Amino acid sequence: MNMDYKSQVRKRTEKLRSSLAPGDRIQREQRINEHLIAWLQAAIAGDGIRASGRTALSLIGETAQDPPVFSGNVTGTPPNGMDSIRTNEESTNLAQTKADQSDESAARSARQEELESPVFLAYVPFRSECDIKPVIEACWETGIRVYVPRSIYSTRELKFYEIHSWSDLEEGMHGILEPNRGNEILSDLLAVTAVLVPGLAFDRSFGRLGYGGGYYDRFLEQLLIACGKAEKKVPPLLAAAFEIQLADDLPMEAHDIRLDVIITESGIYTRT
Ligand SMILES: Nc1nc2c(c(=O)[nH]1)N(C=O)[C@@H](CNc1ccc(C(=O)N[C@@H](CCC(=O)O)C(=O)O)cc1)CN2
Ligand SMILES: Nc1ncnc2c1ncn2[C@@H]1O[C@H](COP(=O)(O)OP(=O)(O)OP(=O)(O)O)[C@@H](O)[C@H]1O
Repeated sequence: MNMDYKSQVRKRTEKLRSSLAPGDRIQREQRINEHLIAWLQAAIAGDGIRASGRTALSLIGETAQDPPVFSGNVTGTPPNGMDSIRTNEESTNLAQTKADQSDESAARSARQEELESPVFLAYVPFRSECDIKPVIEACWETGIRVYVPRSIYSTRELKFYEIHSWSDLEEGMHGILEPNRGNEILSDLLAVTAVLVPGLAFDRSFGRLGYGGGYYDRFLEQLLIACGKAEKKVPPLLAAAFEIQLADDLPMEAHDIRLDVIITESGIYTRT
């Protein structure tokens, strides 16, 4: 259905996107990244993570005047031990026990922190996509866990794995950098805080056109089903794109899932 039209739009957008002059592209990317980081910061710091309603494309406008900063985790210093008179042996044992306990409780709170850390599903940009790597780095710096996809060609499915640095990647399908399989796999869809969805073109009703594998459509359907079953809110679905990727109207099919937020160099569009 509409395959010719879809592939025409794909080609046209890819061409348009790759013809941005390098200096101009860098400036636009910087603004997109600032907007995206500001959005994440606001959504994750407050309880602003909620799916938006629907209707027309509304431009919220400029955000992030200053370089955005995530609020880091604050860890308190343990209280000082109580003084009393003890034998050397006792103090050594006590010191050891304390050290064990604090190792243990540090490990426990690290695990707890990890469990409670926001989970951001992103992707590694390829071809002429907006370079969102600085957003991933900002996440690493502020305790937001980042997962990126591996494509399973035979079933056109995505599997997400956590990455901690750029060295966690290897060249995969279509020349896209993919996470190592040894890394932590995303096993709980309910743990997802927000999803950044790649795409070639987006429209006024937050429809999206991808590269045509149906990978994200399938994955998002699974996510929606999992949230539905658990009666949990669906995490916000975001896109980061250049203004030139916005179209009036794209052909949508039943399996196409609409986004909640589209972030461009001009601002943040939220479905209301
Ligand atoms: N950065 C990024 N990662 C991503 C995606 C993406 O859009 N962007 N994907 C989003 O789904 C998945 C990869 N999907 C892709 C699907 C098709 C083609 C591709 O090259 N298709 C051919 C035509 C189809 C064919 O002949 O098989 C082409 O465009 O020439 C590339 C990636 C997973 N990872
Ligand atoms: N949820 C789904 N279940 C089964 N098949 C699907 C699903 N979503 C999409 N498909 C199929 O995948 C193919 C590609 O779909 P489409 O053109 O919408 O991909 P896309 O959104 O551009 O790509 P991508 O999601 O990989 O970025 C179509 O043949 C479509 O029927």
